[in-house]
Amino acid sequence: ILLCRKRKRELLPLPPGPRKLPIVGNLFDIPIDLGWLVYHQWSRLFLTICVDTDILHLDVAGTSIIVLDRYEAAWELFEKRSSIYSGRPSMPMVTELMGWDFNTGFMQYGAREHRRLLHRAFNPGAIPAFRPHALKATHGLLRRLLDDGGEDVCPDIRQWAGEFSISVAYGLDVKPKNDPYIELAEDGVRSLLLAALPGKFLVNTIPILKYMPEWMPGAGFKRQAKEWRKHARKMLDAPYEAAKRNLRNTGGRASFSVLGLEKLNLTETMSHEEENVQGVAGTLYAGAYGLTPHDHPTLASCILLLMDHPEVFKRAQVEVDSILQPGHLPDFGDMESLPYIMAIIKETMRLRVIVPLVPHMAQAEDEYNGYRIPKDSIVIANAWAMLQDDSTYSDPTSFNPDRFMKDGKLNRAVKDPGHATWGFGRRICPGRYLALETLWIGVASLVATFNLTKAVDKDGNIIEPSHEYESGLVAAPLPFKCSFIPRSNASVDMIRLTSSNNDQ
Ligand code: HEM
Repeated sequence: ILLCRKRKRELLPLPPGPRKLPIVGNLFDIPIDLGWLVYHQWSRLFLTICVDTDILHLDVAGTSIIVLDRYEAAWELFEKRSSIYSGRPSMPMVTELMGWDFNTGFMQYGAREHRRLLHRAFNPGAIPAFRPHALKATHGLLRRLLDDGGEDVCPDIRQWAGEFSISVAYGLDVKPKNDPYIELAEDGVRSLLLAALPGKFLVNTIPILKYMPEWMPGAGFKRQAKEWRKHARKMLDAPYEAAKRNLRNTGGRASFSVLGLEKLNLTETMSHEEENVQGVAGTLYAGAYGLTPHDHPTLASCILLLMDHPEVFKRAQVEVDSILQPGHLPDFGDMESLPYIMAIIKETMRLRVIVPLVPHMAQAEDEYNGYRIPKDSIVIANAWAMLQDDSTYSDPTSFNPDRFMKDGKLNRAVKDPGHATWGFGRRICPGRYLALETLWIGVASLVATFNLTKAVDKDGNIIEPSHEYESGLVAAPLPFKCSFIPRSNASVDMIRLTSSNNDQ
């Protein structure tokens, strides 16, 4: 009976998709830029031709790719059938050749031990332990903006994100400028993002190429991977060794590594448990998609949107002023009373989703709505399309934080963009509670202390931001200029005071 069922499933048609060439299939159709837009347009096209489907099929030189355009399909496959759809597409260039197999995000669903460690550290009950790290990094950001006016805001945000990740992962401090740990992470993540770019390295599509000897013509990717592997190794070892030293010498500051290592019996050779702690810390350090060469994308996008919508920024200031006592900066205790700030973050994450395409892998043959999903297919949820769906969000292309508000509170009846921004099923982002809190304190503190406008050049002309985004694994805005001017002398004093508070 099982065999008959299997045969029957294998006889089912594949989902519709663009016409395939012999052998290479859709290799030349795969979009390098703005893939989410192209996939969405294809899905709509096929939806008009084959009214009964919301999924697409592509074939890239023998690798089957399924794209899910609507949340219902993602829910059915990634959530309800998560035992099949929790794998990750294999990227031999990244994991095997460059040594990124320590990273939770690239592991097959054997990442269970990593997920357990992550859940223990970052569940809603545990994250208050990391609030001092977020406050310290945010106050550092305010001081930098005070000093440089925010004209080049992107490096400032990068520092904020880097400082926070390193502090959470290892309890280490970083230098205000040219910090070696941040530079290490940048080198590592820059090569990673290039290597993982769909279509960039053929070995990710045709894994057997990984066995090519290095000296062979066309094996330049192997020499490149060997070079990039050194970045990954340094990134993994240098801060971890420093955190371990601190733990031995002084007990170390509360951090993921310290919490993990305290429970272990440390020996000369690294145990499997310790390798897991080091791997997860390395994953956090790489910023779990956050620390990109173009800064922490959600905060950068938020500033860009607020600059274009001064009325939203003003309204946020009115809310903050109505709650905060004079002479006080926002603290986590104010989060409940400042829902509009959270609405701004939710709307930013909806409109400028930073992981627009979320790839999982089908670990068994399956069927969906009468179509066959072959084993080992890369199944991509188009989160961008789900967050732009006008049956869920009216006027979806406009920036309107008010859509999440009702009677001065967050409106729980509106679908939270978190249904797609954090991914799906068993692979859902384990850092989502921490990320949301950290973004909240970042935005609330900026709004409370600064006015934000577009930058002007030396002739007084407004510098319009390009609004261009880099499109890789992460959609991050390209660097832009703006102007942060302190709201008052009292704001300046409060910001300066944070320095001495943090030093205590
Ligand atoms: C605005 C900030 C963030 C966004 C939008 C975001 C989004 C995502 C998304 C879409 C995924 C893939 C989920 C899937 O495959 O279904 C993911 C995975 C992951 N995220 Fe985040 N994330 C953010 C911040 C963080 C932070 C702060 C941490 C760490 C504390 C973190 C840790 C991770 C890890 C470890 C994974 C891999 C999980 C796995 O593969 O099992 N993320 N994140």
